[in-house]
Amino acid sequence: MSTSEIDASVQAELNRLRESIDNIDAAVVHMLAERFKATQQVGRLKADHQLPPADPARETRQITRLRQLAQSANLDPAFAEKLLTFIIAEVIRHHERIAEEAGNGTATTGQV
Ligand SMILES: C=C(O[C@@H]1C=C(C(=O)O)C=C[C@H]1O)C(=O)O
Repeated sequence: MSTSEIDASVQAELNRLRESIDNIDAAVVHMLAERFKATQQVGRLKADHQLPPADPARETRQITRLRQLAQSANLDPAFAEKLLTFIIAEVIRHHERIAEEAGNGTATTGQV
């Protein structure tokens, strides 16, 4: 079935839902941009004070918290964990680059 064959009321409902999806996607982008602004500042703070780019203990706490939030929001906790882990991995890459640019090739984690 091509788009032109879709019943007008179905098409209207599809458009309405897609507008909502587009708004949510825009909000996600803006929220992520704000999060990365904050994490970039953390990266600079860490580089200035020779702190390691990653903090596994903090990540464990965040994952536990996010999984609980996901559960109460009827979102798959495994999906929430995967998403947060993906974002944090990117943040750590940024922190490693900031540390390198600051001239301190610190260890990746806080573990000794
Ligand atoms: C932002 C930080 O650096 C890293 C990135 C994190 C994040 O993106 O939430 C959490 C812990 C750290 O591994 C931090 O230490 O708070």
